[in-house]
Amino acid sequence: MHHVVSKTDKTFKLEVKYINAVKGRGLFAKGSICKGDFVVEYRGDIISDAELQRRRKRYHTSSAAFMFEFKWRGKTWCIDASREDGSFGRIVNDDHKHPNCKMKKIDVNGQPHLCLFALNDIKEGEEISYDYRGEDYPWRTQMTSTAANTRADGDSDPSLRSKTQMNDTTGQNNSPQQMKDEDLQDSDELFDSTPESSDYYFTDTTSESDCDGDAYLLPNQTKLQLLYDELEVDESGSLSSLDCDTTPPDKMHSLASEASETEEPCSSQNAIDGVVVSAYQKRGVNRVYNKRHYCLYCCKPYAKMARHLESSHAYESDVAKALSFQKSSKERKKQLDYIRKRGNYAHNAAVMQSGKGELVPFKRPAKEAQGKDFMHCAYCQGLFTRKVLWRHMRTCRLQPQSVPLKPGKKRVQSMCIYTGPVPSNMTKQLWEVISVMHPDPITDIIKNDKVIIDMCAREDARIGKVGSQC
Ligand SMILES: C[S@@+](CC[C@H](N)C(=O)[O-])C[C@H]1O[C@@H](n2cnc3c(N)ncnc32)[C@H](O)[C@@H]1O
Repeated sequence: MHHVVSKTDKTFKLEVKYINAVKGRGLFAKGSICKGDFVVEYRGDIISDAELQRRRKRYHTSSAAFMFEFKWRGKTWCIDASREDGSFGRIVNDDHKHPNCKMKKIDVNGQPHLCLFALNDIKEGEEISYDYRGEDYPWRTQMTSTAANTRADGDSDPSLRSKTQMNDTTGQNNSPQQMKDEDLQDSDELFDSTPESSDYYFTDTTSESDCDGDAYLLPNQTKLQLLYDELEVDESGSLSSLDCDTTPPDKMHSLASEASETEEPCSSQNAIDGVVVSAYQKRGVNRVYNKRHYCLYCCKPYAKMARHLESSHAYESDVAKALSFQKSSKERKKQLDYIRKRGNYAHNAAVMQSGKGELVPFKRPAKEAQGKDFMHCAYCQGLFTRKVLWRHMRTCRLQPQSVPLKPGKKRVQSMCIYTGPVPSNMTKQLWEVISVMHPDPITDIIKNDKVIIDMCAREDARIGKVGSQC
């Protein structure tokens, strides 16, 4: 229970290792785990069915692979774990034949949590797995022959890798595979994990009947395209976790009230107002290429990111994967570029929230610009001016093929708004509305006026639909 409440993982018992280019990373036992033990929580944003449908349209397959939907109290919910937040639950791979864990829904203070429990004793070094429960995941047929050769420290056999890459490409299909609800039972037999009962449960052993009666989770997409397949050009990156409509209804009111009670007037929304984006520099007529990128792992800026990643973070799974490709190869460059983009995005989100530091744009402007005129692309996470974003998104290489994009400027902005941080003083719903308003003096007044913000928060809490009221 402690780990669920404190949102931590059992780092002393578990570790993430890079397995191979097809399977990606996996979670492994660092020590022995007993049958029935809580292993790890599948953490992420909890979102409603409506929000799930919205994100499904926007997400690239690689992000959608981290969406798990389930039924709870008669409604469909989803845990969106697409954000690389360092949590372990999202790393656990599928094994439909001999899984050593099982997913269960746990009720903690009225909120559902998805947790893995050991189905049998797990030995040190064993990979943690559970049955994703779908019927036709591509790896179940494609990977059978390679599974036995998989090692946790790298690719087993390059010829196997290229074979599976070939299969992966052949079977490529960006359209989301719809999962049906037959496995998504809404179990009333949720484990009562209030503090009083949790200790009992976690020291107990899960019986077979418990397992059978509980719900399984299903990923919405069955195919994780390899990163290097997605990264055709340097406009790459992963989709971020999108922070909107993520709160189950029973929590919405209290969050809205918390927001309205905050004494800090519009701190985060104001913060971006002071942030600038530096212009590129020139020496004579020549442009100086001195842009620095932020490291995803140590958060420091570097001009030579590839060199830095190789020398300082070679054991991070994504870096290890990049380095497994030949020097100067296209794949290696793409994988490193992907890491670089995510580092810049993490840095930009922090700057936007704190109002301190400088934003790193996709391209530096000719003249210093205001941070509030920039937004992240919902697909590649590059930072673009609001004007250019519209054009960029039509050609962004990470745009899901299944969703032909014909958006106007406004629609693009509303899609991308979720990639920025939510100001601490307002609800996600209100922030969504304000952020897509035309950036003019009236909008500035609204977003900086505590009375208006409070009023909207109260309305939001009352009817749960602030968007339609504004
Ligand atoms: C929730 S993620 C699991 C973590 C993922 N391996 C990673 O490195 O981020 C689900 C994705 O992992 C991959 N995966 C899961 N189980 C697999 C398996 N048994 N064989 C091959 N790939 C698997 C699939 O690409 C799937 O879309």
